Amino acid sequence: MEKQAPLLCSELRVDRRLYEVTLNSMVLVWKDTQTNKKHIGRSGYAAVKAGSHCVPVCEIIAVQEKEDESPSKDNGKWQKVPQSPADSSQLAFTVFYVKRTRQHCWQCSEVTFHCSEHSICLLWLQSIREQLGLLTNRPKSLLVYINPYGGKQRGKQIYDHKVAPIFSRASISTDVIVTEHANHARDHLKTEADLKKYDGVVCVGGDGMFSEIMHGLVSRSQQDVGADENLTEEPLVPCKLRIGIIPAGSTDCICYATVGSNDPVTSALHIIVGDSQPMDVCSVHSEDRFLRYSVSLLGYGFYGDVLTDSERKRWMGPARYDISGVKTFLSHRYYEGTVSFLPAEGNLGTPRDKAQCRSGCNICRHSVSDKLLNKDEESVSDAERPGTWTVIRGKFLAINAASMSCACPRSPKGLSPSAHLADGTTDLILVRKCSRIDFLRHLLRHTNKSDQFDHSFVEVYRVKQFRFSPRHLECESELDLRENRGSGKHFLCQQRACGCMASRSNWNCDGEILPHTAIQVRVHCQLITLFARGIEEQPVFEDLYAHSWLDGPYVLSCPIKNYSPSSPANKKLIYLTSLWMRHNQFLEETNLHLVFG
Ligand SMILES: Nc1ncnc2c1ncn2[C@@H]1O[C@H](COP(=O)(O)OP(=O)(O)OP(=O)(O)O)[C@@H](O)[C@H]1O
Repeated sequence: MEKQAPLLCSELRVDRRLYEVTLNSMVLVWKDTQTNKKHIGRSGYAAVKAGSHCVPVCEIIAVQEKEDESPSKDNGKWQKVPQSPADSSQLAFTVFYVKRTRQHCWQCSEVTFHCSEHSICLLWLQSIREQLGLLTNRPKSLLVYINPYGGKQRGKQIYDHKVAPIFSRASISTDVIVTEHANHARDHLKTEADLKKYDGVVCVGGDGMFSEIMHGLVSRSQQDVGADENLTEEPLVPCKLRIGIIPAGSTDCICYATVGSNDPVTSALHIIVGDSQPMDVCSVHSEDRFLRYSVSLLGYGFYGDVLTDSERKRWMGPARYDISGVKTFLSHRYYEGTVSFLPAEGNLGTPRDKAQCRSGCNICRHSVSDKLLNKDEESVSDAERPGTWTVIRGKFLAINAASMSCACPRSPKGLSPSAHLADGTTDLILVRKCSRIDFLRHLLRHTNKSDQFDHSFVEVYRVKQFRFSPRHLECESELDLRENRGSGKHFLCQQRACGCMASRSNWNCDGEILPHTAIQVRVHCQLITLFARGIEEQPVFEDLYAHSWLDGPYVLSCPIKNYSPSSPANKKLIYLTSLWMRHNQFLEETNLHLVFG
């Protein structure tokens, strides 16, 4: 392994202390020279932890020259009056960078380095800017949509005060549109927006606003290539532009699941550093007509009823979800119907394994290569794949399809803790008719550590496509057949010999009510990409971040045969591997070795 030569190395002052500052193409490191001397002879870890800082170049936001107001210069003595502006300034430069805080939150931190000479200062500015210029994944121009009425109606304020200043620091140009009505952003994206001008689209709002933007962008991408969204078998074209979410809604599940927090500054920083997180999108059709796209939850029965009831109580604000939840639980309605699905094949894990989708997820990474291999297969119609569908008939309290964990602050594990963001599947959860107390036990498991699928009345499958047909429609079609044969009148469902429940639920499609009960759902692998990197394994990162990446070597061994994703050593390995994938030779450059044994 070759250790990378530093591009620059100088002794610079930060406040009153002298630091050895080193830049290579991967990291900027500054080590307190005094601390290092003091700790000579002690363990490397203590010395490094006490006085060293390391920032990956890809997490530097910007670098700016700064008037040198160093305290040591202001010593009360007479000083030479500067002859030119260059003499008085540019003896210091400030680096703005990502700093991790608690709960996956990021901050924009800064450090100012004071140089002894103007030429050294210029050299540092130029070198860091050159390295930043090589990062081609960063957006330069963004189209921003703000929903001024989302959540607590603070979208505009959040953008103006927290986000716009850091975008401008990172030299990102923006066109901002404050929406005037529902679907304004969707329709603008679909028909008017000159998308060639931008490197990404930013949504300031909640999940409903994100859904608008996603619909606009996906539909526009299909229109541009002449793909027909109404055809269920049509392979959809992935969107070229990435979407950034600045959370400002009452529900920010998508942001929470892809970044790990709902903090606007954290999301803005993920956009600036140009992170990419691909995401699956489900298309929902009814009778061969396109209805909607979904990225998180499709729920019939319990979650459909909660949403339907809560929509009538909008005036209550966010409390409506709790009230409707309790009311729906007490009503304990079940629905009859037939679910058929196409199970996922290959190494895509199962909904009950413990492999959670995290930054650099292996399962999602493999799915994209499988997708490329099976490109032709995607266009094969269901009819041409006989015998692969599984059919289940029954009475269900809830039918849920979770395309991501659906974790949120209320339910930290989510509806399907091991669901993946970008593996081309959705986790189909069937909760059969059971007693109220059993259903309550199942619901409570969304909030604790127990396995929520470990009940006899709950079944869960990882699927690529599914269909649902409610019993009342099946009865109607049976009846239609009889009527067509001239048998007579139209009866109400309750009066039928079949005795099935006439009641029907609605589908909850990412928080929107769908007016159709019989639907066909198909997962489109990695159809969109967000400015995010998935949830990082944080404790490991903090641990490693305290080390200087230029020191080492650090050796990490992992007995692959006894691999268990939850063990601390293996979490570290997963994390490092994801970093390595993201920054190519980052680990190699920094002399950090992975030993597989
Ligand atoms: N200017 C506007 N006026 C009214 N509605 C708007 C406007 N802009 C966007 N919307 C709609 O507001 C809905 C809710 O927005 P958003 O998701 O940002 O907030 P929210 O508080 O999280 O809402 P919800 O919890 O209902 O999803 C979206 O479905 C969006 O279509």
